[in-house]
Amino acid sequence: MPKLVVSGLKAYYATERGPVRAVDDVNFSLSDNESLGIVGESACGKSTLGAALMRSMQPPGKIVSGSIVLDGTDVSEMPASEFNSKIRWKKIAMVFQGAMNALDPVYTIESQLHEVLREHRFEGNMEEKIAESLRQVGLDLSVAKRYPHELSGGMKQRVVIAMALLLKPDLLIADEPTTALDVLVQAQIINLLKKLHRENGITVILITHDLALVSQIADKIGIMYAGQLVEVGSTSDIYKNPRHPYTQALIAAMPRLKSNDKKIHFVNGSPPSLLNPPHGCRFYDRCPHAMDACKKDPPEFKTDTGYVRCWLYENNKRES
Ligand SMILES: Nc1ncnc2c1ncn2[C@@H]1O[C@H](COP(=O)(O)OP(=O)(O)OP(=O)(O)O)[C@@H](O)[C@H]1O
Repeated sequence: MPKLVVSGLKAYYATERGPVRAVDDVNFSLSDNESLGIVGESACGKSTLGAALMRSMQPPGKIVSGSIVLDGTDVSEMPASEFNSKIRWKKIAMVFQGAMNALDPVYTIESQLHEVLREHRFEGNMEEKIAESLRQVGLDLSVAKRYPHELSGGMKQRVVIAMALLLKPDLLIADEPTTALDVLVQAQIINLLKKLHRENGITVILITHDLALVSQIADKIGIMYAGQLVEVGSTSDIYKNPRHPYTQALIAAMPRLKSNDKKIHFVNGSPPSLLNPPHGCRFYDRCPHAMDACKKDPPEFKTDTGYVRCWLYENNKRES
């Protein structure tokens, strides 16, 4: 049984000018031992997708339709009280974007971790639990007695990861966990996520705009564009054989240290507004292969390891 199956997920923000379709028909599945990277440009809906999976969208945002099946149960339909007591933090946890800057400056790390445990009516030994979580993220126990301003960025990021792991979730969503950290510390945080995935068996969903970063940890990649996953596949398949013209452009835009091709490739233009996205393929205006068929919404066509949402692959079988 897959760990997570997301089908037809739509999550919109109601605004005076109409709904902002930030997540608009997203489909993917993950098995127990897989990690997934969600990659895309700013404002394509990555954080909204993460928050929707955690059912943590703030008004005016909400899940409009679709299902989120975790270990065989549709948690999108579950009453909020049941989701809070059984799923949130206990099965799915999230390190929100910028969470390390939201640590409370007036409390020690220990008391902030305590607070999380108290809030969730943790019944075991709190000191032991806190020590275990700090160890799990590679922090010295002395960190418990310190205040956030006494810690480096990398240490703060480890603290918020420890916080997310306190109640032993088996799915961890990390939203841009390395932004604002220097390159060396970024690598350490990615290694930590890799260790949590490989050694502790935690399913990791990493949300980032950085395709190069994701390749270091993810077994599977979902390329997000204007509220939709336009291509999903194994990391090696996406790198070796990117099919969607947007994926191809993203890969071409990655700096290549060893290549003789020193030209920088850009994806020209900008994504459509999510307020009133155009009918048909959302990449139409920027696509070098745009053709008449693209004026119709492309379905998901099967590939070796996933799917691609592009009419160029019309001869592939459709995802059912
Ligand atoms: N509270 C809100 N009300 C209205 N629109 C919103 C709200 N929050 C986000 N949006 C819109 O939803 C879309 C998706 O935003 P989201 O933050 O999910 O994108 P993202 O890919 O995570 O971007 P970034 O990488 O910059 O964080 C954007 O168009 C954004 O303006």
